[in-house]
Amino acid sequence: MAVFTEVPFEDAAAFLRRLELGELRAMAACQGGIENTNYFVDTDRGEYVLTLFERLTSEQLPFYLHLMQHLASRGIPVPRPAPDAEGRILHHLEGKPAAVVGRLCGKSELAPDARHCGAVGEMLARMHLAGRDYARHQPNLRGLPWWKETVPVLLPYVGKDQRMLLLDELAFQERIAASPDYAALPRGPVHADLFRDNVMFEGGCLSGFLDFYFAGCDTFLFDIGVCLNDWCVDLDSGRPESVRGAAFLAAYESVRPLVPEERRLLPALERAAGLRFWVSRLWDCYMPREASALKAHEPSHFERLLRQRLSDAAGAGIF
Ligand SMILES: Nc1ncnc2c1ncn2[C@@H]1O[C@H](COP(=O)(O)OP(=O)(O)O)[C@@H](O)[C@H]1O
Ligand SMILES: N[C@@H](CCOP(=O)(O)O)C(=O)O
Repeated sequence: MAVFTEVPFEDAAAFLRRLELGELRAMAACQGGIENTNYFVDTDRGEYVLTLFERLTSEQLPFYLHLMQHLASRGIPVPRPAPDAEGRILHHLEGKPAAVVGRLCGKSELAPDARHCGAVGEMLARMHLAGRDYARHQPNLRGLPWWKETVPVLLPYVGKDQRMLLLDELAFQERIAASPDYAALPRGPVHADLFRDNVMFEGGCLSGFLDFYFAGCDTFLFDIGVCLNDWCVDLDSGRPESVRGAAFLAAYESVRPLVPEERRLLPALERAAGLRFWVSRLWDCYMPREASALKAHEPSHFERLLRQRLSDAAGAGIF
């Protein structure tokens, strides 16, 4: 679990009362998560998640919270933020920006099969379509500009082979981002972190997407790359699992078929998604923050995955 900011029971109780969510009965730190302070809070009115935002600012947060509200109102199963009497959904607690959202039922599926991957693909496409008329705009804050800023900070900490891979891949992604195919990619609000631990299943059915705090406006193909890299690979080797990958893509395309530019750039955007999480994991590893109990994610997994994607591309004669 990650608790960066301890919230006393009485403070949480008063806060929930102010939001008219009832009397606090129980409160427990959420397991998992590395970005924010999260507590499960149960009241006599329902079950909620209280989040204190540790990195994101009050200027950035309305984009995520209103996106969740927008998607929930269009039938996408995402946590709905609780408003105060004036309708505000961004609050403050213990000096930090805070929100309370509904608790989704179910649990994450950490060993997914093709059916789980199909369910995620289909719902991801529905979410992309539902987000198209979302009026707010914020870039993916973990996109190319962040990689360009962060890679040089990491170079002194890593070995020679890793330095070369980081720099080569960054240069490759800059060329891709400047290409006409990239300019033609469909885009809109994307989740950008839809890993196995951010999707809930109940009774074998998908019950929700959570953790929208890396969302941003980007190409839909980047979101697809993030999912393929996590849901449809063998986590030990980083090797793609073709049955799961095909199930994910077929289900996605049953809702929103890919355009030709997306088909051409899929391998490049899988690499982009691999680079993004390799960089952020290295960054978390070498520039850690205080937390009462923090489980850092393993960076070498994404180095392995990226090398695997490169050797697949070389074998297939692409890029
Ligand atoms: N709305 C929610 N409903 C149910 N479980 C949740 C909800 N929000 C968070 N969780 C649980 O807490 C864990 C950590 O939350 P997460 O948002 O991933 O944290 P972080 O933003 O710090 O990475 C999730 O994996 C999930 O098990
Ligand atoms: N999914 C990312 C890190 C973000 O953590 P999350 O718990 O919010 O998904 C990774 O695996 O590196």
